[in-house]
Amino acid sequence: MKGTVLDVRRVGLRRNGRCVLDDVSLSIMAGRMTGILGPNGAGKSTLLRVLLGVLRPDAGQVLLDGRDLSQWHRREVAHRIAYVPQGHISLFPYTVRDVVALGRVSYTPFARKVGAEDAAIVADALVRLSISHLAARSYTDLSGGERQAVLIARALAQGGRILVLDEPETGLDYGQQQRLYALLRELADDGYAIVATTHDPVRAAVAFDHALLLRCGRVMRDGPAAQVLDAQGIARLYARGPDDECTGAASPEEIS
Ligand SMILES: Nc1ncnc2c1ncn2[C@@H]1O[C@H](COP(=O)(O)OP(=O)(O)OP(=O)(O)O)[C@@H](O)[C@H]1O
Repeated sequence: MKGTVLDVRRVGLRRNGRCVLDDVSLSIMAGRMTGILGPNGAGKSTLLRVLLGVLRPDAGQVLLDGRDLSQWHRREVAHRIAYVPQGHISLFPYTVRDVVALGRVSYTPFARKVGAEDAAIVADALVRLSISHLAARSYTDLSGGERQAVLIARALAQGGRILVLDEPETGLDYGQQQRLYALLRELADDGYAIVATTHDPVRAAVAFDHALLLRCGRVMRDGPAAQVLDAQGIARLYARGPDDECTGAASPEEIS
C-alpha cells in the first residue's frame, strides 16, 4: 500500500507456550497517527516490540519499507524506527542534552565523541520540542511532561521517520497531554509515521487517524479511529466477557 512504512502481515506470536498475538495485520503509514488500544493484557506492548524488531513473530511477517524486518541490520532499523518508552526514569543524572544525544549513538563509531553535526541535530531536536532551556538541566530532576518531551527529542535526534510510543500520555496532566498530542499531530503532518498504544479511547477517537483494537491478542476492529472507536466499539473492547481470561477472542471486524 502506498505510504506504508511498516506492514504487519498476519503476525502470530507465542510466549512461554501461550498465544499472545494471533493473525494480527496492520499498516503503519507515513503521515498517519495510528493508535493501538485494548484492555490490559490484550497484546499491545507485545505488538510494539514486534514492530521494533525486538520480538520476532512465529507466524506472518513485518515488512519495513517492503523488506522483512529481520533482514535489516539493527543499526539500519535504529535509523528508521525510534522508540519512546513509557515513564522512563534514568538512574544517572545525565543532562537533557546528553540524553537527547543518546539518539545519535548508532551513528557514532565506538568511543568517538558526539561530533559537530550530531550536536547540531541534538540542538534542532531540543528546539523542535521547545526544551532548549532545559539542555543543561539534569534529566532526573524533570517533571513527567518534561521527561516525555526529552524522550521524543531523543527519538527525533535518532533520525527515523517512524515513532513508536508506549502509552505516551501516562502521568501527564490534561494540558501536557493536549500539547503532546498537538506535537504528535505536527510530526505526522510533517510525514512521520506515529504509532502509539493508549488506554484513552475517547481521546484516541479524536487524536488518531487510525486505530487497531486488540482483544486477547486478536484484532477486534481496524479502521479510521473515529469510526472504530464509536460508543459500541469502545463498549465491546472493554466489556467483561467470557474471553476475559483470553481463552477465546472476538471476531475481527473490518471498518473502512
Ligand atoms: N514473556 C512472557 N511470557 C508469557 N506471557 C507473556 C510474556 N510477556 C507477555 N505475556 C502475556 O502476553 C499478554 C499480552 O501482554 P502485553 O504486555 O503485550 O499486554 P498489554 O496489552 O500491553 O497490557 P497492558 O495494557 O497491561 O500494558 C499478557 O497476557 C501477558 O501476560
